[in-house]
This record gives sequence, structure tokens and C-alpha cells, in this order.
Amino acid sequence: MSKLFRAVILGPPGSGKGTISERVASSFGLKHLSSGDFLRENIAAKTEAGVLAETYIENGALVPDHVMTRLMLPRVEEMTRHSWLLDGFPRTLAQAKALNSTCELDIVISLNIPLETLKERLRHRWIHPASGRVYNMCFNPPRVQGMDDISGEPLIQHEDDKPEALVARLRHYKDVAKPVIDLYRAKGILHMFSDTETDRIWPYISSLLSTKIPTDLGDAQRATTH
Ligand SMILES: Nc1nc2c(ncn2[C@@H]2O[C@H](COP(=O)(O)OP(=O)(O)O)[C@@H](O)[C@H]2O)c(=O)[nH]1
Ligand SMILES: Nc1ncnc2c1ncn2[C@@H]1O[C@H](COP(=O)(O)OP(=O)(O)O)[C@@H](O)[C@H]1O
Repeated sequence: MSKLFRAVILGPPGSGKGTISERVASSFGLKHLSSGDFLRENIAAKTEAGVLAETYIENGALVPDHVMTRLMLPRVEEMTRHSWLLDGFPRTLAQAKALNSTCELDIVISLNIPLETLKERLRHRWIHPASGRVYNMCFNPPRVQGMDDISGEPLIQHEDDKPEALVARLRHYKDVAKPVIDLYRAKGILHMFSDTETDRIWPYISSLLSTKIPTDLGDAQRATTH
């Protein structure tokens, strides 16, 4: 079997983690695991973790570390046979240390996007809750206003993208993320990208991954997952 590839994408809410992860997953055949999507699935299914997490998310706060690690580490451990990209986890130093103890990462992508850009994007973010598809009324609008392109179902806004919760989330992000970024920088696996546009960042990420991911990985993994 070819070597597996493990990556994490870090960045504040609205920095484009989900958008870039989707591109990575489809171009390189990695599995994309988003902590936000997984939390929302757990909330919808009213699991124990979902019920615990719901109030924190509504208030724009981070879900406590012990809830997150109990939720995410088993998912990571299930993917031992796959290459993957984690999006939204780890977000704190405690989570990063917990992840460290279960696996070794190859690469960490960190998105550094100006605050004003983040606020503007999140105001216009709409999602299709059943699939997690993300739209932006300016950047990638749906074909029919307010409706998902594939299912035709209505789009909604996350409670935590609404202005009251948003400012609190962005404020906290920086403090919490710094030690995580420092940890990965010290390990020599951090790659930081700064710009206001995903389309300008993507070519750099794509060529970086092309040099790191074994060439047969995409095909091999696609063949096993479809
Ligand atoms: N205007 C603009 N919007 C973008 C760009 N990249 C992503 N978006 C939108 O910004 C919002 C946040 O992106 P998302 O990938 O969900 O970020 P995440 O919160 O880091 O996962 C979504 O509505 C995206 O469609 C960009 O380069 N320009
Ligand atoms: N690793 C994590 N640790 C703590 N809370 C988390 C984590 N991942 C997601 N959350 C919670 O879920 C919310 C939504 O996550 P997500 O969809 O990843 O946000 P965004 O895409 O806006 O960055 C976060 O605001 C936070 O409350």
C-alpha cells in the first residue's frame, strides 16, 4: 500500500477551510473531515455530544476540549487506512496534543486572512444543511437564489454566522490558535498562506500538495471509496 497522507487545515471562521478542503478532497482523493459538519450532524441526531455542544456553538463559543477530543479522535482512528484532511480540528493546544498522541501529521496548512474579509464573507455565507454545501452570495452564489443547486432545497445561515455570535468567534480565534500554530511551526510542518482570495491561494496549496502526496494516492484511494 502506498504511504498514507495526513493533513490539517487551520484558519479562522470564514478563512476558506471548507472551500479549500473540498478542492483538496476532489483533486487529491483525500477524505475531508470537518469538525463543524460533524458537530452539526451530532446536534441534528441529538447524540450526547451534540446536545452538549449545541449551546456553546449558538453562543459563538468553542466546544470544550474533552467533548471535541471524545468526538473527533475515534473518527480519526477509524480512518487508519485512508489519507485525510482535518478541517476545524484541532483548534486548541489541548486538542493538538491529543491528536499528536494518536497520529503523525505530514502537513499543516494555515490560512491567514484579514479580519474585514472574514466578516464580509461570513455575512454572505449560506449553507445547505443536509449536505454541508457552502455558498456565498457573491463568490459562489447558488443558481437559484436561496436554493441548493443539487437538491433544490432551501439554504439557511448558521446561527453562529449571524453578527452577534460572529464577532465573539473571531475575537477568540486568534488567542486560541496561536499556540497551535507555534506547535506546528516548531515541528517544521506548517505552511502559511495569506491573501484575501481563495482562488489566489489555491494554486500554491495545490502545487505544495502535488510535491508531498504520493502520485498514485488519488487514484488508489478513489478506487477504494467508490
Ligand atoms: N468573496 C469570497 N468568498 C469566499 C472566498 N473563499 C471562500 N469564500 C466564501 O466564504 C465563506 C467562508 O468559506 P468557508 O470555506 O466556509 O470557510 P471556513 O469557515 O474556514 O470553513 C463561504 O461562504 C465561501 O463560499 C473568496 O476567495 N472570496
Ligand atoms: N475543534 C473545535 N473545538 C471547539 N469547538 C469547535 C471545533 N470545531 C468546531 N467547533 C464549534 O463549531 C462551530 C462551527 O464550526 P465550523 O463550522 O468549523 O466553523 P467555521 O467554518 O465557521 O470555522 C465553531 O464556532 C465552534 O463553536
